[in-house]
Amino acid sequence: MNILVTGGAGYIGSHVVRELIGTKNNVVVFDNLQKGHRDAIKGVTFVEGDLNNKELLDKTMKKYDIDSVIHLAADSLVGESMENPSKYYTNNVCSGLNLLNSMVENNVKYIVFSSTAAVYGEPKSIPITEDNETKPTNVYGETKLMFESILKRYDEAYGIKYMSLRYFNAAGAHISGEIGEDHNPETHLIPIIMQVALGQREKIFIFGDDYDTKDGTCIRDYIHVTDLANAHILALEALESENKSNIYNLGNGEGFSVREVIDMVEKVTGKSITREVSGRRPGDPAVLIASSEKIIKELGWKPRFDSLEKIIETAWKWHSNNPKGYDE
Ligand SMILES: NC(=O)c1ccc[n+]([C@@H]2O[C@H](COP(=O)([O-])OP(=O)(O)OC[C@H]3O[C@@H](n4cnc5c(N)ncnc54)[C@H](O)[C@@H]3O)[C@@H](O)[C@H]2O)c1
Ligand SMILES: O=c1ccn([C@@H]2O[C@H](COP(=O)(O)OP(=O)(O)O[C@H]3O[C@H](CO)[C@@H](O)[C@H](O)[C@H]3O)[C@@H](O)[C@H]2O)c(=O)[nH]1
Repeated sequence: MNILVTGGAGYIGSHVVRELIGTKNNVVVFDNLQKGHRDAIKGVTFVEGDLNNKELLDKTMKKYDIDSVIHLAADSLVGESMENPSKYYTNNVCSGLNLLNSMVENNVKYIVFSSTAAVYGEPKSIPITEDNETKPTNVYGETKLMFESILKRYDEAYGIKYMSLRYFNAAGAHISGEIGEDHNPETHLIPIIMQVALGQREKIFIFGDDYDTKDGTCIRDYIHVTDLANAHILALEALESENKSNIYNLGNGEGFSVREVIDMVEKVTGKSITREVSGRRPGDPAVLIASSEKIIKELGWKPRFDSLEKIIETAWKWHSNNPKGYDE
């Protein structure tokens, strides 16, 4: 199979590409490098381009005779989406539509889509199953839910089969320490705490300690990026063998508060982490914990990094070996 990976030079995408390289598939990465890194996908066929460039998308589909797409390219920051919704509707919905239209026109039948726990909003019950109500509390989650609706209609009308993977919080780095998370500016919790551990930041701000949780800080379900990547391969295989669309959650099924994550980084790194409570970040739900039973049962997905400690150990290996990230 010839697989196009949009956003393949980004954090999760580069880990997906790493896992795909070990399969019999040919991989082509399509990325505009707004956040991605060429060094994260060394030796991989690469097209530098933006999803808003339909002509280039069409050309790429034809040139590489693409059979399936893994679509990770998006803007994905909860806070930013509340301040600049236009950026999110434009990139995550309009530019994404170019990709789907190019698939239709070039007879590409399968897509694995990076959706998110943010489609649920404040969940009605925990752990969250796929049939939980979807009522996003932020623009980012709303754009992902809109794209899921579009996928459903494109399946009905054009026969494009999709797997929508609703990731919870991706974390950690490849076990080799060769690729990892590198965003500039960094906004994600674990890499920011790592920057404090490395002496690059003075302290971590805790966004709110007045939530209705055990210690007042937000609770999230952290899933290792390689476990996440492997789920894409299972999803692709299922699409090809069963020709049926589906939606799956991906998390570890355990929630950790912001304070617990900071404490775990202290334990793993042996460094003391200065923290200060600041105000809530708009759009943040209090608790997000996944039930991943459906993908475990139906696709045989098995997470290897099933504890926060193991996940943070891999993150520390990457950040301590690459304190400046890819340093491009
Ligand atoms: N990180 C998480 O915890 C998390 C959780 C749930 C869902 N997701 C989703 O997973 C996907 C990947 O997330 P990530 O954390 O790796 O983000 P990332 O920013 O590291 O990767 C996204 C990649 O897409 C590229 N890109 C963005 N817009 C593009 C465009 N218009 N054309 C071409 N390339 C473009 C960027 O350059 C980047 O390389 C996103 O769709 C995100 O919404 C992430
Ligand atoms: O400096 C910081 C950064 C974050 N947080 C908190 O830490 C938690 C995790 O935040 P972050 O790492 O920014 O991730 P989320 O906002 O939970 O979003 C991630 O996880 C979502 C799925 O749950 C994905 O959809 C998003 O793309 C991805 O960025 C949240 O409660 C934040 O409020 C802080 O307290 N201080």
